[in-house]
Amino acid sequence: MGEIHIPEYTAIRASSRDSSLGTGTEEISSGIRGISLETWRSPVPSAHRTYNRARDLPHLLQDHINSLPPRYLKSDFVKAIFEAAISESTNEDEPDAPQIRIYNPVEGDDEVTPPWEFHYTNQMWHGEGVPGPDYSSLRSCGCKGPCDPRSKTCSCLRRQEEYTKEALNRKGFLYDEKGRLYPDKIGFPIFECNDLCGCSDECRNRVVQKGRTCSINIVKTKEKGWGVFAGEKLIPQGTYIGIYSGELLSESEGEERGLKYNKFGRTYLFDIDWWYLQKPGVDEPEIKYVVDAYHAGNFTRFLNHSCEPNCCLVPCYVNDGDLEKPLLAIFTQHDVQPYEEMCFSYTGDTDGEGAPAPKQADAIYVPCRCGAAKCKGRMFK
Ligand SMILES: C[S@@+](CC[C@H](N)C(=O)[O-])C[C@H]1O[C@@H](n2cnc3c(N)ncnc32)[C@H](O)[C@@H]1O
Repeated sequence: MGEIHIPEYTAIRASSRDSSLGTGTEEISSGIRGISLETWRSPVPSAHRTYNRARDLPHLLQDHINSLPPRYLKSDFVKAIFEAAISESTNEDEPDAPQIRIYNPVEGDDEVTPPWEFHYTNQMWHGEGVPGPDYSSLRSCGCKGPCDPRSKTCSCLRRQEEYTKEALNRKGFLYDEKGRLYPDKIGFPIFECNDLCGCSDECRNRVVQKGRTCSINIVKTKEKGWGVFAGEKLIPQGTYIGIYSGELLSESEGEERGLKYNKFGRTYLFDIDWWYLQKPGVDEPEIKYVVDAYHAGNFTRFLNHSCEPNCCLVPCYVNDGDLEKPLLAIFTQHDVQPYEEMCFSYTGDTDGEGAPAPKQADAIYVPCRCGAAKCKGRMFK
């Protein structure tokens, strides 16, 4: 008898029924008369069976474009390919998102696209030693229809309130009825309903997982390289714009890459060191994972630093129960005017006042060109 391949998360059950009677279930012949093997789907959704590994990152398109003669690299044709590659790699995870366009209005600068040095993706790609999503510890609710923000039984709401109720003395989810983050709830981790929950897609606690809905463009700036700008419409305060996607690396790998990136003057590393992940009484933040958007990422890798930012990063959990691996979700923290540049603070200082600058010994500083009235004059990169 040949070997029976058991697919991940598909259980196999032996039964003594005569398979010729038919059971209505999917059956695999065991090769033994009177014994059938029935397969059934585990409650774990198929999206979780596999996850992206950094070592599998696609690179053929970038390699091909980079091998073209320089006149092509500066052509509108290559720009159209860049925009199409963005749409193609993201149309499944942000189906309601307007197309991203690329513009370079800087006089005398003939670069038509950002460098083709990365794979465009809205997903996380796990590096060596970084485990895939942990759904065994994922908590989910059994609500029917959309979750009620005043529910006494919704376990997702209870989970959310473990982090916010005491600090804010206010109950409910972090999103309002339009799916916007309440301004006084910025800085708290978001626990969205997930694929194992009973609630419907219309549940107000599902925002990040539905992807971007607002219009943004990637635009070259005079002094800061490429940046992210709002499209033709105002983007209201609290709007989700995207996750800071890329490779999810161990701290040691992130550290090693940081040393290299510092030498060529641009870095796309982001430490996952949120306050609620720290042990009480420990001064130096403990970092387990780092996100690197250099080789893989989306438009958020072009968000520049501002000392008076209009966007902020918020940790968000959807389909991974591991607290150490939140998604880095980016929201507007003020209304963003049409065609205004969108920025966040690289020091985590969300209001332009409070958060401490990184220690001199740890960071490399460059002159800041954010142009804000309260600009500190230098930024760490
Ligand atoms: C994450 S990248 C942002 C995208 C970048 N502008 C690009 O063209 O790829 C960070 C780099 O952008 C530049 N940058 C970002 N904010 C800046 C600012 N306020 N002033 C000067 N340079 C800035 C620095 O070179 C920094 O290392």
